[in-house]
Amino acid sequence: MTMDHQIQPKDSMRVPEPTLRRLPWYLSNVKLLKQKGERYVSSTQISRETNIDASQIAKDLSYVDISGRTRVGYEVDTLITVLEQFLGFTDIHKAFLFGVGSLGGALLQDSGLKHFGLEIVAAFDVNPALVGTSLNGIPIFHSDDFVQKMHEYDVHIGVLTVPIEIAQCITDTMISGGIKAVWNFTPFRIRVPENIVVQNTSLYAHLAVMFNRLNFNEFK
Ligand SMILES: NC(=O)c1ccc[n+]([C@@H]2O[C@H](COP(=O)([O-])OP(=O)(O)OC[C@H]3O[C@@H](n4cnc5c(N)ncnc54)[C@H](O)[C@@H]3O)[C@@H](O)[C@H]2O)c1
Repeated sequence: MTMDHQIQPKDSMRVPEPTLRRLPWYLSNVKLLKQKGERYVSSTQISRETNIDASQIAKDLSYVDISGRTRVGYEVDTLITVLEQFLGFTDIHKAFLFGVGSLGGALLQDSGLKHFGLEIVAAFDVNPALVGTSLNGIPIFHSDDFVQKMHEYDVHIGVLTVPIEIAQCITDTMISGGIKAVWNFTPFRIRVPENIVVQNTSLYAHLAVMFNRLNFNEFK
């Protein structure tokens, strides 16, 4: 079996989003088990670490073309390699970031993104104090230079961390310049053509869940 074959989704199935969200959890936990010296890992073991049902884990892993041995489980090194390739974490996806404020600046300084396959190669802002400088080695250009920079860099992803009022306008600019996927951190529900991928991400949505559960536990 070639490596290329291993990373193909079985039968070209479209992988459900919840599965795609859980697979990185399994990956992190399998890496942890490797650090502890494990050579094989079963769905039951991953289940213990992640608190996710073992049958759900087996089902999720069935989208990834890897087979385990009865009773022994999956070979840890192979599972890590196959999961990383399947999730696209081994390829580097280059991105531009718009809006180097408190959130955008933090993302530019996050070395973790690269481990998950995302490399922000340049950023754009309109603040004269930022334009022409760099952060964590990443150059910051004026937003007006975006189209020109699209010709210089091979980029398909745009990270959106601008004020909410201009979220749509910047999105339109990005798409007309050739961006194919937008990682949207603004709370604005941006509208895009059908062929453009949008991923909305909010730290605050998770906070609300935590507060709600905390209150629930306090009054139990
Ligand atoms: N998803 C989340 O969890 C989360 C967390 C924090 C903030 N946010 C959102 O992210 C966005 C940024 O928040 P922040 O706190 O970093 O704001 P901020 O005010 O610190 O930063 C915004 C930056 O955008 C720049 N900007 C303004 N016009 C621009 C343009 N035309 N082109 C490029 N850059 C431009 C500003 O100069 C500034 O540097 C907001 O929409 C906010 O609601 C989301």
